[in-house]
Amino acid sequence: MNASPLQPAQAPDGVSTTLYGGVANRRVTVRDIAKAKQQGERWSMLTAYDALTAGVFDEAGIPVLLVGDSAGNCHLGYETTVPVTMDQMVMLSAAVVRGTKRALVVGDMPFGSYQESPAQAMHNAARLMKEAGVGAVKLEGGERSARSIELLVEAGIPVMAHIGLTPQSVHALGGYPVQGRGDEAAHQLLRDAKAVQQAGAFAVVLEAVPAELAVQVTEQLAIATVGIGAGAGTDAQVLVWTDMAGMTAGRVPKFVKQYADLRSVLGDAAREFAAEVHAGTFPAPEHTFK
Ligand SMILES: Nc1nc(=O)c2c([nH]1)NC[C@@H]1CN(c3ccc(C(=O)N[C@@H](CCC(=O)O)C(=O)O)cc3)CN21
Ligand SMILES: CC(C)C(=O)C(=O)O
Ligand SMILES: [Mg+2]
Repeated sequence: MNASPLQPAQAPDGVSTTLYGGVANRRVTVRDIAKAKQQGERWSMLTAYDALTAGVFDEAGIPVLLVGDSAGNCHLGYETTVPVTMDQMVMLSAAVVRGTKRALVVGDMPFGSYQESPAQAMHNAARLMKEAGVGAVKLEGGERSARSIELLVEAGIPVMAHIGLTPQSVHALGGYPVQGRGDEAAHQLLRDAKAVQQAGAFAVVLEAVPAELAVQVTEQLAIATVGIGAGAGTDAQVLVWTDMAGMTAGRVPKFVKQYADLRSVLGDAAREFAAEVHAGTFPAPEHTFK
């Protein structure tokens, strides 16, 4: 039997917990996220860039949806996330909010929208809340972003931090190398994690770091860790939806598991449509007005 709309995914053991089944008729909040950490409940996050797919994930019970700036390469056709603008993020985030009823929607702050100053971060985070209706924002950087995180949190804006591999720094990093390897880099990652927690972040993404280090960070923090390429020991996991559903064109990172092959399903549908039009077999009488 298919899950019906608004029937959230159940935990594999069928137990109704904070984020699986426990939040049925309202949006997930950052308080629910905090409770899940206390109770040791693991949770999932997917990216979404439009109302249609966001609605599918909402009905499937994904408790947190990230309008990632990965929209740049996964949705808008750019090479990287660097060219993505605030106006684009506001438009995509508003669509995801409109398409969902239960998920906490997190809006990613794009490159250049917060690095200048805490005041710039505040201005643009407020735009995502006021114009798009997101429940939280995300920005990249540990110690270097702590002052901005603090200002946003003081103003009542829930903040998800993002440390380890920060893709907006792709040109400085010379690609997407794993972060936190070696003693010095591992200590810096721990300092970054503690800095964003101290600044008031409600969760922190750990991207492309050794699994053992991600476990250390997760054990030492009171806030949730959300791993991507960080092993199985984090409190939550996030994947880019086009990667996990087999829609991404070209290479996907090693940490991706492909749960579906939508690219071939959709391509087959398009090819069949084109062939039937060419053959004159579509539309048939049942698709035709008299
Ligand atoms: N489609 C997509 N999926 C993502 O997860 C993603 C994006 N795009 N764009 C923004 C960033 C970039 N990401 C990436 C992309 C590639 C690797 C990658 O292939 N890294 C090397 C590391 C090797 C090493 O240092 O040992 C790898 O081979 O996995 C990692 C993260 C994650 N984010
Ligand atoms: C991969 C996640 C963490 C992200 O920042 C994005 O999709 O933009
Ligand atoms: Mg991002």
